[in-house]
Amino acid sequence: MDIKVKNDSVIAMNNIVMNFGNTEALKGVSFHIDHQRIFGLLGPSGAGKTTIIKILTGQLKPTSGDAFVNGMNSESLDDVTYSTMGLVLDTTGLYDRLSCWQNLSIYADIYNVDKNLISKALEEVGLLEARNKPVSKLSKGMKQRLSIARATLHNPNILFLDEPTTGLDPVTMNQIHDNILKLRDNGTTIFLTTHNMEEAYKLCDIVALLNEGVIVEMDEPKRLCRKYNDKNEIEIILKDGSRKILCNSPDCAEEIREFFSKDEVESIHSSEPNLETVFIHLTGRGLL
Ligand SMILES: Nc1ncnc2c1ncn2[C@@H]1O[C@H](COP(=O)(O)OP(=O)(O)OP(=O)(O)O)[C@@H](O)[C@H]1O
Repeated sequence: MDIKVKNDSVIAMNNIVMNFGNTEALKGVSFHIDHQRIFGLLGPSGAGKTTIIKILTGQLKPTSGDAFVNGMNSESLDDVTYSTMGLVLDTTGLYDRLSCWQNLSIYADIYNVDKNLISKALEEVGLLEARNKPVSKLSKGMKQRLSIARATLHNPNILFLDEPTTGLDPVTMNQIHDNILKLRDNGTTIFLTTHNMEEAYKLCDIVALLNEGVIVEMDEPKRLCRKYNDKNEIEIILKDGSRKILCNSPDCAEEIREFFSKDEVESIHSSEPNLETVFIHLTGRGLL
């Protein structure tokens, strides 16, 4: 894919190659992310998602290519740039025996954050009532929400989330989705990795589909699905429960109008592919 890279973006990667011995984990990855966007990196296990996060956060030096975070090269991030970043990676790194409040208090000390902001941070992720509970007594979803509170306590303008909802139940997942959307609306740029295509479709302003170290597509989720909608069909569910598939063209307009005029239509929508089917179309494999 030909992806134009702007180095004045909040995050940018320019032709990044990453080799681990004989394993080519990333084979020339380029993208950029503008301010206040949720960017979703979608790919199956082993595609290279975590490697990209590690390069952007300065934990790994790429074999070749450049990566930039808030205008700084990721190989020489300074403390000021680190203080503009929040990280929620696979290991939570929370102190089990300390309470939610105490965990954030330690972080507030490190980042020189006013401790009066801790309660607000806990409230935003729905953990104010649990503030005195030790982390060991929290559910997995609560721990994940505490990790988000901790990662955003110092008000970073970029938040990295590596598979933040893996293994969570749908209710907890939705709570975390709400937290992520609120953070974006308040001005944070979010870099999210996931293999959950519904999550990516719901949350992301832009998704990049990563397969075996290559970005095979990148666009707004809706546009991607529309782009690969080669069937161009309309699905109509009638009030009697039956389902009609009609072509999405003037040829079928009269038939569709007739269903409406007889008040038979329960619902109507275009049968676009989802991100999973787009991924399969492009790579011949699924996301799991
Ligand atoms: N430190 C390492 N040493 C050797 N190979 C590595 C190392 N880190 C990653 N790899 C390899 O690089 C490739 C990409 O791994 P990566 O962890 O980035 O994938 P991922 O998309 O994050 O997968 P998952 O969804 O399972 O976390 C894989 O083939 C992996 O085995």
